[in-house]
Amino acid sequence: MPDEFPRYLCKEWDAADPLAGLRDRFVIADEDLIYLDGNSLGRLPAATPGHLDRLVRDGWGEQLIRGWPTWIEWARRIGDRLAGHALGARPGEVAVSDSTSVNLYKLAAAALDAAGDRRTILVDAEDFPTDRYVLQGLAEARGLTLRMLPSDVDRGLDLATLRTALDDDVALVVLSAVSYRCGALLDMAEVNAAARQVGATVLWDLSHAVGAVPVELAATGTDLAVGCTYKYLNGGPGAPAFLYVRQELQSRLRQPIQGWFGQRDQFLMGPRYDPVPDLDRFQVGTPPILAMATLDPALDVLAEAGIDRVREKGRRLGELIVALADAWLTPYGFTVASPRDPARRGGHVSLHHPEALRISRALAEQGRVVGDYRAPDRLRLGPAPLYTRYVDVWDAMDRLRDIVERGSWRRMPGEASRVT
Ligand SMILES: Cc1ncc(COP(=O)(O)O)c(C=O)c1O
Ligand SMILES: Nc1c(O)cccc1C(=O)C[C@H](N)C(=O)O
Repeated sequence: MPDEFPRYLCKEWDAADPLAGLRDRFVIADEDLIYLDGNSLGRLPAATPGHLDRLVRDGWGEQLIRGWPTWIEWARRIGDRLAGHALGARPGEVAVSDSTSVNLYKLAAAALDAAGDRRTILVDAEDFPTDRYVLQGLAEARGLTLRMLPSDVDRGLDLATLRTALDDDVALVVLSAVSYRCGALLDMAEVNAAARQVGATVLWDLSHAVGAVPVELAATGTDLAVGCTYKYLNGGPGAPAFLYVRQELQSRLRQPIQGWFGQRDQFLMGPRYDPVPDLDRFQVGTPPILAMATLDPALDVLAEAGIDRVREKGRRLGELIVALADAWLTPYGFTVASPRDPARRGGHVSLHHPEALRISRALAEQGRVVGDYRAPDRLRLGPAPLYTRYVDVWDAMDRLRDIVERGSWRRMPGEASRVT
């Protein structure tokens, strides 16, 4: 990338971008607002309101209970779509259900039950809080050891650290394929192989990977995974999560929440829990059909784009952020707090600055750029390739440069708020 970055270059890249036309498939309510938070909550696909309206009126309104024979298949049907378009998994291996936290609990507990007398759980010490909290609870309840693997906040977990920690007492390893904070992308095949050598199971959190990078669950030999659908998959706030269980393991794993949606002959209402031998045993109760329905129009856009093209554009958007940060922001105390090698980074880039909280507030209020502040001192930028233009990244970085040049962030409050 050249030393100087004229804006027109980004305009040229946008003109040649094979995904450029897909921006119109999203609601852009405010053209002046630059949204770089697609890795926290994706934008609204333009087809979603109509789709939901039809479901509410024709489905719920007219069909009433007669809709259930169709809806009851959706956890699996939409799971299969997700498996095919974004996860490299086989039909029957992915279901949409519950939240990521709940799915993580279900699959972690199932894996621990199957792990015999192994007593150690490994987790990245810098992993997303819910993952660490769920595992803390499981470890305490079962008298197991939870080992927090030291990890570089800016570079992610070093595989050598994991390898050193792996031994024949390890039951379960929980890792994020893309770190929520710095965006480090792990080599899933390598991790799976290393864990398999000592007989440990790996449970992946794919929340920041799915829809941003091609995830190949079958090809990487993955056993278990969970993830969100409201980030790069654009399912909307609180859209249900997904879970993946490799087909060969499904009948052997027992999930801890014995709900009737996992039950064989569910509507016979039998006296005792007797789970089906397939993926459905990992379902619990009535799925949130309205919230799940958003995934159909959202996946239509992703399918049209193709995950490889999304990844390629995401890689270039990330490189642009890094290059502009180096060129424009270094003099003002910023450093890149993500892996520099694009092959080792997912879809977002973090920047370190001691005043990141006040700067991110100024960026939103004065610059009209929505990114994320992540405690204690990171500004996280997640340019979702389906609707973010190269010129958006250029403009966002330009507005950020202006704010730090003028020092106008000093007017912003520095205390934390409830949601940041
Ligand atoms: C890695 C990761 N896991 C889990 C979650 C959230 O899980 P839940 O949808 O259960 O709140 C997030 C984001 O909120 C996340 O970034
Ligand atoms: N799930 C969220 C929420 O309910 C409120 C605010 C933010 C979120 C997020 O998704 C945060 C996101 N997972 C992160 O990586 O920071």
